[in-house]
Amino acid sequence: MLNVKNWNHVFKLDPNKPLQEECLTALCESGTDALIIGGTDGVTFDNVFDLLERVQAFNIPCILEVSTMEAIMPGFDSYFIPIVFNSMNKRYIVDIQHQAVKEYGDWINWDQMVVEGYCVLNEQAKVFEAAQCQLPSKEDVVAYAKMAEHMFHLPIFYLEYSGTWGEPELVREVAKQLDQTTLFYGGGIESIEQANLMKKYADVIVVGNIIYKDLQAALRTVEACM
Ligand SMILES: CC(C)=CCC/C(C)=C/CC/C(C)=C/CC/C(C)=C/CC/C(C)=C/CC/C(C)=C/CC/C(C)=C/COP(=O)(O)OP(=O)(O)O
Ligand SMILES: O=P(O)(O)OC[C@@H](O)CO
Ligand SMILES: [Mg+2]
Repeated sequence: MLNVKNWNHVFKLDPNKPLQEECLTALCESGTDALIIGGTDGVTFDNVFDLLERVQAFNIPCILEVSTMEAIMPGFDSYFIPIVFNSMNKRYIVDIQHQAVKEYGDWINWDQMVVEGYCVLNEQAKVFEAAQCQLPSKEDVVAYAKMAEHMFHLPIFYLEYSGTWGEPELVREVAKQLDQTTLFYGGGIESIEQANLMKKYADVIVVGNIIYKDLQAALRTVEACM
């Protein structure tokens, strides 16, 4: 079973975006703790399977962050299952997950399942619209964090600013609430300085979009966490 408590840095690969072989090699050999495969739109069985096959050539944990039923497949080291705390629609909190357990229940190795309590904080992010989120106040976010830790005993609480830089002060406040639950921060990390700053508070930083804009800058964020 993967232990996210030991992680500092992960890359998130979007199966809907092309990635040259030498770029994938550099990411896999960068020293990052794991690769998460996931995205909000354009995630298909074929593009997820393609990335999985390519990553399997490397000695790095590879996790599927499940966002659609159509791209669920065996072969990953672990599966991250989002529940979106600040969704207005219970479909993204319990219903889709319920449907998946009904469908795959007999095949699920529960030791591989890791539930992520998501809080989506960028109104412009695709996931914000897709999961019908509402923007929480700081007090709301802190309360979600307390629920993740004390009520649901979730392994991960994820502050998701996908595509934009977040608020370090809020990350700091949330970090204070969490002991057993691991805090993931993702959003807009493009430099060593940004990686360092968020890593001061978050247990794990997630680096996504910059991979596709400036690979060398993405790779430097790993060094910041070593
Ligand atoms: C043998 C076998 C088949 C084994 C498999 C076992 C298995 C995995 C069973 C399934 C178990 C289960 C309970 C699955 C849940 C299924 C599911 C579809 C859940 C829905 C999750 C959910 C609420 C998704 C909403 C969207 C979300 C939170 C997505 C996360 C990804 C994300 C935030 C990406 C970031 O955005 P991005 O796309 O990068 O944005 P840009 O493109 O703008 O950059
Ligand atoms: O793509 P960025 O903005 O780096 O965010 C990373 C990750 O949190 C997206 O789910
Ligand atoms: Mg992305």
